[in-house]
Amino acid sequence: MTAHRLLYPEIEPYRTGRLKVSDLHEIYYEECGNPTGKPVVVLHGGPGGGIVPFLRRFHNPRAYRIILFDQRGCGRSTPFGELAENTTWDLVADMEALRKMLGIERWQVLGGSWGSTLGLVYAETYPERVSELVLRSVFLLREAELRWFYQDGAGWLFPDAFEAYQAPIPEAERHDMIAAYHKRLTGKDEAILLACARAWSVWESTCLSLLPNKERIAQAADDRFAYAFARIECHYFVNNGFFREDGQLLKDVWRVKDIPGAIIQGRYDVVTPMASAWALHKAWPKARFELVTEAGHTGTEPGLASVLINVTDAFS
Ligand SMILES: CNCC(=O)c1nnc(C(C)(C)C)o1
Repeated sequence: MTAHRLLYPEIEPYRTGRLKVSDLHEIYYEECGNPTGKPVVVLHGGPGGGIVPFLRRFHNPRAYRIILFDQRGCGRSTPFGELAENTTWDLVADMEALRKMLGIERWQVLGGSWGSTLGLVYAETYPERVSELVLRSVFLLREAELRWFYQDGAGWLFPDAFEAYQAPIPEAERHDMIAAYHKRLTGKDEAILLACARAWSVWESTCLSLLPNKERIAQAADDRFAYAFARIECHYFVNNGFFREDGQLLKDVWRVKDIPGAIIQGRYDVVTPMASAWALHKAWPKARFELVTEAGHTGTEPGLASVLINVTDAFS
């Protein structure tokens, strides 16, 4: 077993704030580390997952000005769980508004899972604003990826947990689980909405890491977290990420070909299987590619965290 580097120590923001990004939405953001350091924006997963303290710890706080924000409708951003005016393109616009408000010309973009999706979309849209692009547990939000995790794939590896995910949905509707969940997650029956939100959220959190993480699963079952996470994820997925076509991110990867980058992937990632990271690696060969054998999906797994730290140190 190789010696793994650990996350940087726990850290508190030196500044937090709120930015009104539309008549309806206001986002919460925070800054950690060195106010005059190299700027980096760290993107959380989901969508709808919200920032968590460990996301502050992938960068050397002496070298980096670490910026995080709760994407629309989740965490401390408001209105909580709001789906209106909440699309991939709204989040890209929010990143630009935040960058300008903070007086940043270019920044490193780091994201895992959905954060890798949003990071890649942002870099393909504004390549001139990205100093480096670091993507972990790659999620391209293609139809095949959604089918794998929410319809017929990951359930072969976790049949017990998949049964609990299917349970709130009548047999007659199980042929399209995302549509069936969306109907209930946007419905009027609060009890059904929360039961479905918990089932959706626990399904994903059960599959996150190579070794079971009971604490993570318990957090996923929390009504407040599950409400935003499940609603927002399902809203984005039922709209196929608001992309113009399936596979858009791969088709447009030429836009980032000259950006220094890294793709970091767990071999046993059940949520966003390695096929997407591999496809991105083949389409963007200049990016450093790091496969971590003894890891699944989540950034705090020792192998993944260690490689992420090595990459951000190298880019500092
Ligand atoms: C398809 N969603 C993958 C993703 O971004 C994700 N999955 N779980 C999370 C949390 C870590 C936020 C629970 O994020």
